[in-house]
Amino acid sequence: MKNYKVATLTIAGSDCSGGAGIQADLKTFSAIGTYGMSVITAITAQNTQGVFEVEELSKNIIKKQIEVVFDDIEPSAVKIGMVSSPEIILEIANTLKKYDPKNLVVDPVMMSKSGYSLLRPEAKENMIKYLIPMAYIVTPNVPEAQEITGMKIETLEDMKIAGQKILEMGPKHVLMKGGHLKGDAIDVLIGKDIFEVYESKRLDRKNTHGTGCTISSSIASHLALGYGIKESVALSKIYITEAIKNSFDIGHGVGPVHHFYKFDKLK
Ligand SMILES: Nc1ncnc2c1ncn2[C@@H]1O[C@H](COP(=O)(O)OP(=O)(O)O)[C@@H](O)[C@H]1O
Ligand SMILES: Cc1ncc(COP(=O)(O)O)c(N)n1
Repeated sequence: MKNYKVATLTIAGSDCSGGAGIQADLKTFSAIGTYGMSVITAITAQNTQGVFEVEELSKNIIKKQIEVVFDDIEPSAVKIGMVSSPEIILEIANTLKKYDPKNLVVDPVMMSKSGYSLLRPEAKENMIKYLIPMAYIVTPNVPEAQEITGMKIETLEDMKIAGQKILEMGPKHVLMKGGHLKGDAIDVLIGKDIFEVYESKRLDRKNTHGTGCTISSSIASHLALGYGIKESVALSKIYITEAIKNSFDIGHGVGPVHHFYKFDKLK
């Protein structure tokens, strides 16, 4: 059900190697079939091997980008990724509030796969105070959920408890992603009267650069296209699984997932 007239917006950092951040988000929006727009919060110098440098953009240019997008093209879903500093988070929250954005997906990005911190430690508080409560859905991985809740997460049961704790912080839904735990790749969706488990076999692939960015952008695209929350997550779980299965063995480190694998199949 592609509809390139349905607009989606990502507010995130740039990854010059194209596997994560803004670049992954725009590829995903296009692959799922929505019209993608981007507000850049920071520029990272990174590749498959690591993050080497980060420059945050000013609060003013971030605010202005959001305003000119919303004043002209109202997005049907907004995804937030890397937001790095307390000031940037506050500016984004205050600016978005004016527009009451539909289908806000907050991916609380904290660390790159290579172990580089993309969120300053002092910014965690504002993420919890301002961004998480505004979200239609929050999509933490296990280390992020541990940081947000302060609890250790080792089992599926822990994921459920942590998910419930995050739900109590105010978002409408929480998708706890279990890719960092041992065993199969199990994600849990929690909401008021919603409890769904999405399970897939763990794929033995090293190239998982951008998985978090990709699944959250896929959820945003599906919500924008009018799918319900359970279906949006179910379809996105299939999408990310196939994107990992068909990931690219390029670069010398953790390579990117294949956002357009579906198009290969059409050839
Ligand atoms: N090796 C894997 N095989 C299959 N699915 C995976 C694998 N690693 C991660 N996933 C899935 O990819 C998505 C993102 O996972 P996760 O690694 O938990 O988050 P992040 O990319 O934010 O660190 C989730 O749906 C997770 O279940
Ligand atoms: C700019 C930017 N944003 C986010 C990530 C996280 O990527 P991943 O999806 O691999 O956790 C990243 N590496 N770079």
